[in-house]
Amino acid sequence: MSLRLSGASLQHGNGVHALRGVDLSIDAGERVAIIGPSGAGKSSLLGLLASALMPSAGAVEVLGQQPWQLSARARQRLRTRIGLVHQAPPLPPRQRVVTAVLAGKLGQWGLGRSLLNLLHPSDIPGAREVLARLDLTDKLFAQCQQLSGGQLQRVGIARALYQDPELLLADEPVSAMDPVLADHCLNVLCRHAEARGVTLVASLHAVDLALAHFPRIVGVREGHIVFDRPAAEVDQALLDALYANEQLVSPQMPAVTLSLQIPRC
Ligand SMILES: Nc1ncnc2c1ncn2[C@@H]1O[C@H](COP(=O)(O)OP(=O)(O)OP(=O)(O)O)[C@@H](O)[C@H]1O
Repeated sequence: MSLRLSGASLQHGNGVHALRGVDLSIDAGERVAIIGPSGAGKSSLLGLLASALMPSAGAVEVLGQQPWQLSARARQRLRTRIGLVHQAPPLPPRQRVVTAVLAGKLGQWGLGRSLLNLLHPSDIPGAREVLARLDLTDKLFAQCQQLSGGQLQRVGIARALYQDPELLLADEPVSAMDPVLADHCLNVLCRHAEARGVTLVASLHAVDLALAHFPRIVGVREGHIVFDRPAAEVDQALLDALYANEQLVSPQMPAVTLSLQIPRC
């Protein structure tokens, strides 16, 4: 078992209950998409799986360990085995793309090599190879602040691929990309996960991409898992119920009153 949540709840600092009693098991090597409306709790769920957020109730097991039973140091070691892909990668604006990609291995390198890498990128061919998979080699020496949102997302993916983790967690990894690029990048992530037996969990707003790339779909709404099905079994009725929004009222067509002027003869 790669990941397990048992009755996991999460209450944020402001008192908001983002997740309520979630049960979820994901085997090693599975590829799972998390879908659901805005504010449903998808990022919070990924935060629990990443051992970044502590559950307010229930248990979390990640890569065979219970992160919140570990010492801070051991938990940090566990995190180095997890690759995170952010919707907006938190990269220093002036950092070069090559350095940002190679930083994926900082958790695995010693302090000396890490510091040296900041001054002289130690594995330029390695960074070029992962960027080539995402059609971004021309930006190898560009500064992160010179990139578009979609290009930055590709740097974030390249960094996670270079890290070569046992578990990949991606929060809206292709939201800033055009449809063709988004499809390509998800394909790269999924092929990487498949080839290496890596567990991949991604949250996605684009339901078509989720269904096309992921064998298992988890629907989240108001902090609960409302369905957990093979992609082939996710139908329109399930999606309509998942995304139903009672707060948004469709604009009513104005009633047309016809006044006929019939000439008198
Ligand atoms: N750091 C935080 N502090 C306080 N409340 C938060 C925090 N992060 C999220 N929330 C709240 O928790 C709930 C779930 O948020 P979350 O970001 O997990 O949803 P989401 O499904 O990822 O949404 P989206 O699709 O819009 O990114 C929301 O009500 C949100 O306002």
